[in-house]
Amino acid sequence: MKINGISYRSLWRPSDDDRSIRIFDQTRFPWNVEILELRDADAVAEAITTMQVRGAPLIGAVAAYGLVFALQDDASDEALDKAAAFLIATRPTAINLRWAIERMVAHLKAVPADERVAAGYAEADAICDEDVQTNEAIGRHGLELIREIWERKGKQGQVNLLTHCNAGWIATVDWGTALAPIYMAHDEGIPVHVWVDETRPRNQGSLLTAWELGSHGVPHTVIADNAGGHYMQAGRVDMVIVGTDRVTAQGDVANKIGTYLKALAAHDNNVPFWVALPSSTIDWRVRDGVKDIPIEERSADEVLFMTGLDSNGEAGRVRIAPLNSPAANPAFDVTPARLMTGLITERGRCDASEAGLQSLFPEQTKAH
Ligand SMILES: CSC[C@@H](O)[C@@H](O)C(=O)COP(=O)(O)O
Repeated sequence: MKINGISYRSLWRPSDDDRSIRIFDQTRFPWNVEILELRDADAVAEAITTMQVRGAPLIGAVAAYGLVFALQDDASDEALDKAAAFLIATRPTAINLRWAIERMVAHLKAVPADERVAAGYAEADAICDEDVQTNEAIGRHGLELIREIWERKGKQGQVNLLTHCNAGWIATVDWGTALAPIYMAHDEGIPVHVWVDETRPRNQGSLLTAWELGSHGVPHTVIADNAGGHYMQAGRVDMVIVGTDRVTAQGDVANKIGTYLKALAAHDNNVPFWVALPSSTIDWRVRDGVKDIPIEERSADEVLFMTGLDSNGEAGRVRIAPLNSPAANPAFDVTPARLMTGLITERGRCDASEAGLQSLFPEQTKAH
């Protein structure tokens, strides 16, 4: 996607023989567009933990390069296993991280140690390219839903979508998951308007999604997280579409904290609630999301402080709770499959259920 007319991926290698990657420092958006160079596994781990890179698919892709960096000094099986465990531990909920690392390890263990660095770069590059193709396919399948709504409305007015957090191009290598259909609908001339939330605790909606949509010219309105249910009751949301960090074999979905409440409100108001995901986000090993998905607990400071621009246009943060008040900060919640209309994957749409997922991914049924 583009920033000021220039096309970027959210992760790239300057050249095929460069032993580093470039990312945007996402903690600096939207006030600054800063590119960071990462060239060792520690820097990659730090970037993931501090959320300079974030979004489930992007975390996986960046971690894949982190593993290659770790092998540059020692490419033995032991070093590979140690680096894999180190990188997987950086964030617990997004399963794409483990998926990418396990894919890399399986690939590299089949290669002699002295060829592992070159093979690792090639495999990490492939993960990135596949992510772009996957998200484009998700976009096309999700676009059909938006077209159907537009036609049902007699091509009058606009299609109002609500998204929570950021599942756009900066959360993936390109296109995004939940935002890919929205970009495609906008580009083909369907008048879409997006209600943007996750306006607490990290404000990923207002800081990241609003910036992304605005950069692409997509009409949008930032709302307080608490306003979503109200707009659904008022008939002003045609569809909710969100991304996810982990989907279980029975279709439960972990996503940014607050997604569950949006799903409850959508269910109560008969508003379609769709989740867009690459198959790398499905954790075939677990079924009950509420019981089995680990929920990342992040720093209380993310709740106690807010960042933004002050009246002089300087970026900074302010405390918004009494000095002695503690805070709790679960970063994700789980939406049970029963509350969803369905899932949008690179292979098409399905019910959020075991049968639905199996119909699209029959080979996984045999494997697990
Ligand atoms: C395509 S990104 C899907 C999810 O990763 C996204 O919705 C989300 O919850 C991001 O969480 P984050 O904590 O910003 O990494």
